[in-house]
Amino acid sequence: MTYALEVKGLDKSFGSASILRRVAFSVETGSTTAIVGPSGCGKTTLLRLVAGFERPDAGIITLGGRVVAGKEWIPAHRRSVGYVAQDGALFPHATVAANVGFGLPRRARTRAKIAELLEMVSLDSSYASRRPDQLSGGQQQRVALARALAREPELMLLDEPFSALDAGLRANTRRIVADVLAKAGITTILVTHDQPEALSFADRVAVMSEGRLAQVGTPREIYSAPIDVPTAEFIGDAVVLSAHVEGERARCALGDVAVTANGVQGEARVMLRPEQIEVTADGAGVAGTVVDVEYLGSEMLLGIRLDTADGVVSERVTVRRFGATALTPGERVGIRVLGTGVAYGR
Ligand SMILES: Nc1ncnc2c1ncn2[C@@H]1O[C@H](COP(=O)(O)OP(=O)(O)OP(=O)(O)O)[C@@H](O)[C@H]1O
Repeated sequence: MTYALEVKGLDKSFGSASILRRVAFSVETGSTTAIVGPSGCGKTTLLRLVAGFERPDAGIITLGGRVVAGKEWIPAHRRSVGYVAQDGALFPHATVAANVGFGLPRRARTRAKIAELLEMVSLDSSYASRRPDQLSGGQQQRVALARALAREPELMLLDEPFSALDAGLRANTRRIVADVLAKAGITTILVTHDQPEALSFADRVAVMSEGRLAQVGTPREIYSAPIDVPTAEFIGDAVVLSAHVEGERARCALGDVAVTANGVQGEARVMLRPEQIEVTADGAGVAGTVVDVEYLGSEMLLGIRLDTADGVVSERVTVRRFGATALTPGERVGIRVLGTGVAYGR
């Protein structure tokens, strides 16, 4: 297995504040990894250590088999790493051509090369003479990417590059960027606090929490088998119920539910995603009352208070419902569980 990046035992503090603690992970060559976590958990710090803008207090960073931090220290300009920041950080008074050309050796700064780089990020070469403030936010981010691509990096680091863009532009720019990087075969790490963005952009997702990596896995693993309840709740909507687990079954307010127990038995909690809970057409299943309805256009989020069954506490669950007829608070419904939940200790 060849790794574009290997990080081991990485520690970083600023003053007395410990920001990263024993961070370790590997990134396969040619892959796309998203690092996701709440604001302030240390994502940007990790990226800046990999880029070489900061030195770690302890630990080893290896890029393409070469140690760049540890026994050796290789500064940012001698690492084959591209970096695109949240605001693009373009030079405001320079033209697009000058901004992109900054990433090229002087003799390679030809009009043809700049046009080729702009074309890679789906920008017409006629933009070359504009200044950044004459471009939209999405276009500015694509120029920043072109500038980073000019250096032909082995590893591209994207630090929330889409977060300043509005929803439509954001999805479109994300698709263009993902496409460019995949075509160029560049190993990419994206930092984001947007969970759907992490799940859709990357083939591996690393969830960060308070300076540690809580879990690294495929988007599907992270969503359907999160390591603990906080990770489950961070990465998507989660319904978490008290349960009693025996074998691979959990008895909870939603009845007898199949679970992945992971060795958890007895008093426990069970986690389901809202789309695993279905309102039945004929009222069959566990009975409950709709308590609130959040209308979101193509879907509705229903809050349902379940009837109390013997020995089971009454609980409220959130159910996602697509394009079906509206339900209103007070209506009685039957609900059932689809698929398998995940059990966690108390
Ligand atoms: N140069 C610095 N000096 C002192 N503290 C810093 C420095 N850089 C970052 N920090 C602190 O480290 C913590 C982690 O910051 P970091 O930017 O890595 O988080 P993040 O997960 O990227 O957050 P966000 O999603 O909000 O960008 C924050 O509390 C921040 O204030």
